Amino acid sequence: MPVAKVIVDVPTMQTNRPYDYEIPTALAESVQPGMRVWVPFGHRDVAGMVVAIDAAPTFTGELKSISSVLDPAPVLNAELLALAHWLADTTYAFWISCIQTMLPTMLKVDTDKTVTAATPAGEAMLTAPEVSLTAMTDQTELAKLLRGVASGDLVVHYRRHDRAKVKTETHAVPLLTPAEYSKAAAALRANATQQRALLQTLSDWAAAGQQPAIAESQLPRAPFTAAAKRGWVRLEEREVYRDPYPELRGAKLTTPLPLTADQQPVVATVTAAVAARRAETFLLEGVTGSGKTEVYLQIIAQAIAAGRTALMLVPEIALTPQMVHRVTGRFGRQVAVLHSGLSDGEKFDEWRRIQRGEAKIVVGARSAAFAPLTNIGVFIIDEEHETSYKQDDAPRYHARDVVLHRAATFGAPVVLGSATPSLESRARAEKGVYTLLRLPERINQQPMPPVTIIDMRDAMKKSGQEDFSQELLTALQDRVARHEQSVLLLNRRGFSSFVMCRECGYVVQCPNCDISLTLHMDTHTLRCHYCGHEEPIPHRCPSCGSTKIRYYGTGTQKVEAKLNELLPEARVLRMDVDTTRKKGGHAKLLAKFGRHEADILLGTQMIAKGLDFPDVTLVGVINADTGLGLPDFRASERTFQLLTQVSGRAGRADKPGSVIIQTFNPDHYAITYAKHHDYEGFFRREMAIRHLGHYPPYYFTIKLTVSHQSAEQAAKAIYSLAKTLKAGLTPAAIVLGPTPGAIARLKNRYYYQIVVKYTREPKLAATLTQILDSTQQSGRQGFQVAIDREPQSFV
Ligand SMILES: Nc1ncnc2c1ncn2[C@@H]1O[C@H](COP(=O)(O)OP(=O)(O)OP(=O)(O)O)[C@@H](O)[C@H]1O
Ligand SMILES: [Zn+2]
Repeated sequence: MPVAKVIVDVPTMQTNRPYDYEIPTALAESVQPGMRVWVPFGHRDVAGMVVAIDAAPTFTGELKSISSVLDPAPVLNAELLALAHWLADTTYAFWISCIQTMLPTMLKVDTDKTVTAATPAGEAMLTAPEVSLTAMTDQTELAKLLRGVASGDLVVHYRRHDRAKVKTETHAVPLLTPAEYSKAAAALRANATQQRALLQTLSDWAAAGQQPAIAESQLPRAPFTAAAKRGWVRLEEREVYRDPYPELRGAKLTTPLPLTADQQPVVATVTAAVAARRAETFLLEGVTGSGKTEVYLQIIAQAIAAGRTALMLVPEIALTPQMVHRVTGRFGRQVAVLHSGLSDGEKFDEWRRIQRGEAKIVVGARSAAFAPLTNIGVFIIDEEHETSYKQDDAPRYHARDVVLHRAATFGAPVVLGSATPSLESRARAEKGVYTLLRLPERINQQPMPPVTIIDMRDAMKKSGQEDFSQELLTALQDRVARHEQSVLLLNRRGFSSFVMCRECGYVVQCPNCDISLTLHMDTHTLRCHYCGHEEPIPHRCPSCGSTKIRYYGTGTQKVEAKLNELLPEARVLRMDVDTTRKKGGHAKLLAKFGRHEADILLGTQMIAKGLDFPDVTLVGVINADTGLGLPDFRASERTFQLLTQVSGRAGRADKPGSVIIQTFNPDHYAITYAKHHDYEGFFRREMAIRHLGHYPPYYFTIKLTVSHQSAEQAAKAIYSLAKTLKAGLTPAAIVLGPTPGAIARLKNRYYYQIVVKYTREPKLAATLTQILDSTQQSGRQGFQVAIDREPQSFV
């Protein structure tokens, strides 16, 4: 008798082992791998996912049977199911969390878990008689509750939680002929104007053979309901898709541009690999403004023409609306867009358009790497060096790895594009693992914009200003006078605005985390960016009582105010987290800038990439080096990338551009190579440094973190973990730590970590899997263990 292998969703029982379930005869025909089911587990029913149907059970005891099937058809096909399994193995994550990551929120395999107190001891932990674990965001509270569950003080109740909501519209199906409608109208009373109008509308629809949504009729719903009762019309609920970009509908599609002599061979090489179904990885190193986007679009067009589909990833799509517009502008409704800026309903609908084969091109951020496209002909990752492609939470995957794995499955090439490739990718191209393609020149035949470096140590003395050198001010003034535009970057990396007492040096700290609070001038509050704690700005130092408490740091608001004072004639648009919090906020600000309603676009990192405005002739960087001081071996690489990307916004069309970079480290190589737009030079220099320090890409890295509410428990656990780990490593591996996390306490949990640097460790994977299995137990005692392959930061 065939059995279903089911991965269950139980928070206290995270395991990678599927459970065997009997398939009831009534469901024998309908159960397939990739369907969500509802199964008995312990004394309750929980949600789960069927991952396989086997001929016989491996479990020898008495089998329970599936209670119900949630999906009429699989929500994950065979390729995606296999991908989830691979993801769990390679990121040391739980299978169920991989499956959940791959599904849109509305389809998450979801058991709503509520806990209630069973004993007076347990009651004290609950503020309400019943608490939903699914809705709990406070990890500390959650851990507390789970401990209560483990000790038997609390009881968990599981209920099914369905979120999938299909949006429908009521359509009218005319049931009579136009002649019959006229007859019915003639029989109406003289004052029945609304009914007459309705009959006329129905008659028109019948004549045209239409069954439109009643919302389109301009008539209220009531007469339709009445007409349905009289048999004049049948009302039908039909599914509609929520469209995240209604403003793009109906616009004329753009046509491909004739390719330049540099672009042409790039497109030809990649499309040859598409045609040959060769899973080759290309690294497209193209300077800013070299026309990479047009190359992507034409490669996609050829893949579609060959009857295949295309998957394109972009970083933080909400920040790059121009890219979405360029792809949908070329391919229209064939494109589905997936990113965190969409509502759950919009994401669900875009996902279903992909799954049903109605959308053949997907553009999206990191998690779109799992888009349910079939027959994929080409994968593209734009700005491949961006850190947002790596997920911080479990499963800690890198979208590039997911794409390379899927590309091998489909026999499809991958294009990794960037003006500043990650060292990892560029090194792979060096070794011949990736094929290097280049676009060395800008489209407009313009030289790269000249970059002037301003030494702020001198400039500050001269101008008395900490934010603006005289050179930058003059250049800005000059652009305003010429009706040209400027982009001004305030580098926020490694930099925060905080409140410090000038008397005693006290910096206001978060009560829950070991970190200083960040100043928010718009709300006049201090906020913790980790736990969300918020408090008013103090007037007196909480430590010594002095009133000499001052704001430190350069916020965008402060720079904006300074700019208004120094250049009153300039219209400034500020783009930062505060001005873009609302949905579509980025797109609105950028559109405004595009319409020339401002002279200066002032912003944080979010203005550095992807912007293509022809009238921008000046780029200014207020503080180039705030990120250089970070204890992070990638600090130079990130600074170089940022400066190169932002410099690339100047002079992209026919007007020549220029760049002014203010810095306190004018001789730092990240800055001097950026001045000369010399990626290759930077690459060689940085590789030498990484080689000396035993860093990636010469070494692989892995980070293990343990946290617990008690510092002592966490420390104990990390030492025992270190022991297990070292037993599985060769002497060649470099083990750093255990050390406390860079922020030792976060949300009232204490963090300890170990970093391993290695080149070849045959037993590492098995050791980590063993550690992962044992964390299932420790999870119930309030421990959390995280395994992060190739972490974005070591601290
Ligand atoms: N073959 C072409 N003929 C004419 N114009 C082109 C061509 N290809 C691209 N362009 C134009 O050149 C400009 C720069 O191209 P694009 O934005 O694609 O560069 P990019 O390499 O993606 O830049 P970045 O990395 O800086 O974002 C765009 O305005 C684009 O429309
Ligand atoms: Zn905090």
